Amino acid sequence: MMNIADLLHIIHPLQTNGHFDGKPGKLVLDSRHVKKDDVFIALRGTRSDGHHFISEAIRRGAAVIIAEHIPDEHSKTPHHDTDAENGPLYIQVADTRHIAGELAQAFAGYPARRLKMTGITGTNGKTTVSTLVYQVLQTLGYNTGLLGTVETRIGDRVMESHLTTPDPVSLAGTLKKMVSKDTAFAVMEVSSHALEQQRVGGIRFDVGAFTNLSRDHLDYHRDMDAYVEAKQRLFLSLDSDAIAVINRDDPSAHKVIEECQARIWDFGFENNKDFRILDESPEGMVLDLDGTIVSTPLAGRYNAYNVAQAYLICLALGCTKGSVASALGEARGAAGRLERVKPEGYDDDDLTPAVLESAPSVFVDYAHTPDALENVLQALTAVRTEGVTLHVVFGCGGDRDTTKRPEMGQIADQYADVITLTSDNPRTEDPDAIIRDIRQGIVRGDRLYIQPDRRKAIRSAVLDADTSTVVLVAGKGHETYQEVHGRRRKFDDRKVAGKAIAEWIERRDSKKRRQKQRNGRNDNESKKEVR
Ligand SMILES: CC(=O)N[C@H]1[C@@H](OP(=O)(O)OP(=O)(O)OC[C@H]2O[C@@H](n3ccc(=O)[nH]c3=O)[C@H](O)[C@@H]2O)O[C@H](CO)[C@@H](O)[C@@H]1O[C@H](C)C(=O)N[C@@H](C)C(=O)N[C@H](CCC(=O)O)C(=O)O
Ligand SMILES: Nc1ncnc2c1ncn2[C@@H]1O[C@H](COP(=O)(O)OP(=O)(O)OP(=O)(O)O)[C@@H](O)[C@H]1O
Ligand SMILES: N[C@H](CCC[C@H](N)C(=O)O)C(=O)O
Ligand SMILES: [Mg+2]
Repeated sequence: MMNIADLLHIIHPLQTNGHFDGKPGKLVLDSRHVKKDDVFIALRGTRSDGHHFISEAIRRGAAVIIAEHIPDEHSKTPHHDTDAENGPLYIQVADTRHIAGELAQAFAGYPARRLKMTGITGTNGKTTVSTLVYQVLQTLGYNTGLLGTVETRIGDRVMESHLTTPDPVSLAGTLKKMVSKDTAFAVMEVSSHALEQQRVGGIRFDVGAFTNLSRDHLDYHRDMDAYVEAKQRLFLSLDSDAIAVINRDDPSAHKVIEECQARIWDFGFENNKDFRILDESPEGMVLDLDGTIVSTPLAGRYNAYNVAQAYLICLALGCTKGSVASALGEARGAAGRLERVKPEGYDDDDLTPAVLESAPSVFVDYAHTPDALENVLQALTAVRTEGVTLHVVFGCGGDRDTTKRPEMGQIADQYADVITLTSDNPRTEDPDAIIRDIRQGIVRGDRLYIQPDRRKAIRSAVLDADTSTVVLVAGKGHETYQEVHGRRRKFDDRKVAGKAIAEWIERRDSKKRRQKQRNGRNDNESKKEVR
């Protein structure tokens, strides 16, 4: 348990005001969650400023306030209604975000020091790589924790995540639970928002990884330079005995590792040097990773990067080449990434190749950036056979980077035979206006459909398909909700598409039955005539 002396030792305050001689409770970032004797830390945010809620925190019983400036009404000492023994104690620091991570770790008993920590950053591929690493480590018998966009895993517990990288206090709490479950490794995604907001402050990563960088989140980061700098922060935080696993084929790689003290393990597939794709098909790829052969069930060139990076991360964590290569052969990666949709009501056992081939192929993927959409469409284009029609159904999220919308339109126009524009999560924006923005990037006039209702858009695309159509439903992947006009409701692309495929099969079968009946009747008629 922390006491005030420990707290002051970590913080190095500019000044303090008031006293609190008791035992501080929890560290809290949101005034609405403060309880008696808690420590409230005021953070400046994007919508509001924690400094405006200091009075509320005190009303709720905060014993210690950590802030960048002490509001006037609190700055003169006597705290009339509270005795001097009983706080609040004001602690002024230069940058509250800077110390929030360190303090959160300290309050939780420094859990990150007791785990081998891996942090993965980059625009695309974080969830895929972290899930692959998690799956390999678990297969090899190591108790592993996972934190990322889709889920948080602690021991046997699996929880849906709210953010890709949680706030420093929640993060420290999760790592503490991992330690209590005898976890050896923690694998986490580190988003650019998290790096900018110092959510991973106070954590010393053993392995840092950079997947790639492309346009996204320019609504939040000032420009691409600021976005790269946010990613760079992870590598600046690494010690000299840490390992940085870097995709050197990405043009931003050199900038990301500028001034990085860690050992650099870089890799790439360009120029077929150390890493090569030996074979690819819709069922997966065979890779040569510097002499080690890895067969992966994941398809698509970009997944060669993800698998190679997961492989190197596991080696950096101390696993052997052969064991990682064999575990990767079984690792299926994250849900909602190039996931083949099963018809509703069918079990895995029912899904014979014959059943799959006699219905349209429908994939759900989380591509919500131009680069991801281009990659996944290229992957599907590369593995399709002659005469196959590629139909993409997608939209763009509202209250997010608007510059990516026409770019995604242009990419769909280039690669897909048929396009249906629909809504992603419009959030508080007008769904039609978002679609108009995407439409700006599309020049074609035909084979373009517009249906803002995502359920209807998916159903029509599937029902219109034939067995030589590949339908890609992009943007929402694993998400189990849709946010329209500020309201969240349950929605799952895989369920909606699965239901539509079952309907497609039912329609085909009932057409066959009718045809059979008609043929039967015709046979009877002709028999009668012959008689
Ligand atoms: C833009 C952004 O990142 N916002 C996140 C951020 O909020 P903020 O710091 O801007 O908070 P704010 O609302 O301005 O409030 C400022 C401070 O006042 C405090 N406050 C506020 C109100 C009150 O009554 N009392 C009070 O004390 C707040 O607790 C906060 O400390 O910190 C909050 C707490 O951790 C997050 O919930 C919130 O995520 C919002 C919901 C969000 O949508 N974030 C997305 C954009 C995000 O972070 N995404 C990335 C992934 C992106 C990707 O790579 O794809 C992620 O890591 O998930
Ligand atoms: N290495 C990669 N390079 C480019 N695109 C990729 C790569 N890996 C995955 N993608 C594409 O990006 C999408 C998102 O992948 P993933 O969820 O692994 O990334 P992420 O970085 O975790 O994304 P987010 O920041 O939204 O959580 C995938 O559905 C796929 O379309
Ligand atoms: N972490 C990303 C996810 C985007 C997913 C997409 N479905 C959307 O809603 O835009 C974000 O919050 O920007
Ligand atoms: Mg992710």
